[in-house]
Amino acid sequence: MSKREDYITWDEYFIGVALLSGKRSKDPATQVGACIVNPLNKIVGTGYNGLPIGCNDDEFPWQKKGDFLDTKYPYVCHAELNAILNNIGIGLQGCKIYTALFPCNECTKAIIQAGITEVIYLSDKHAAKDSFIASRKMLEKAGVSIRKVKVQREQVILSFNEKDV
Ligand SMILES: O=c1[nH]c(=O)n([C@H]2C[C@H](O)[C@@H](COP(=O)(O)O)O2)cc1CO
Ligand SMILES: [Zn+2]
Repeated sequence: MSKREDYITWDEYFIGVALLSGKRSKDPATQVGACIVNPLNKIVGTGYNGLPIGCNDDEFPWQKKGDFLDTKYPYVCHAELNAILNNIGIGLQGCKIYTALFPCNECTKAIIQAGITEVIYLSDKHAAKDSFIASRKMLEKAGVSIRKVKVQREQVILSFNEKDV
């Protein structure tokens, strides 16, 4: 018997882990996930957008509009920053980060300072906004490679039905 041919690629695997991590997010509008991978293709950190430890998901606001302090923006920790902070306790020099959304300027600073050398994203839908223009500028100056993830399929379906295993 010959080997299976429709197995997922490394890119599909790691962006898949990023997207699965995003499913943990409590943000009703936007769920973002990120996955950090070392040069040996081992996962060394994952994260999703959420409140800092100790800040109750039910007490803090999730709205986008209103007074700044009544919105989610001052409180939410972005997926990419969480993935960096949640790493398995190693230096991240030379690692790559897979992220559902192209990183904002704040996460970009953390990515660069952590020594991550490649950003692989699924969506760049905010590319025209200042924050993301700043991100690209910093990543390019810092020599961090940027590319859109390469996928060979539209979706991967997971079943939790034991009969499907
Ligand atoms: O890279 C990102 N990583 C990340 O975790 N986020 C989070 C912060 C917010 O919870 C949400 C974006 O808010 P909004 O729904 O206004 O688009 O996604 C947002 C970005 C922006 O690209
Ligand atoms: Zn960010």
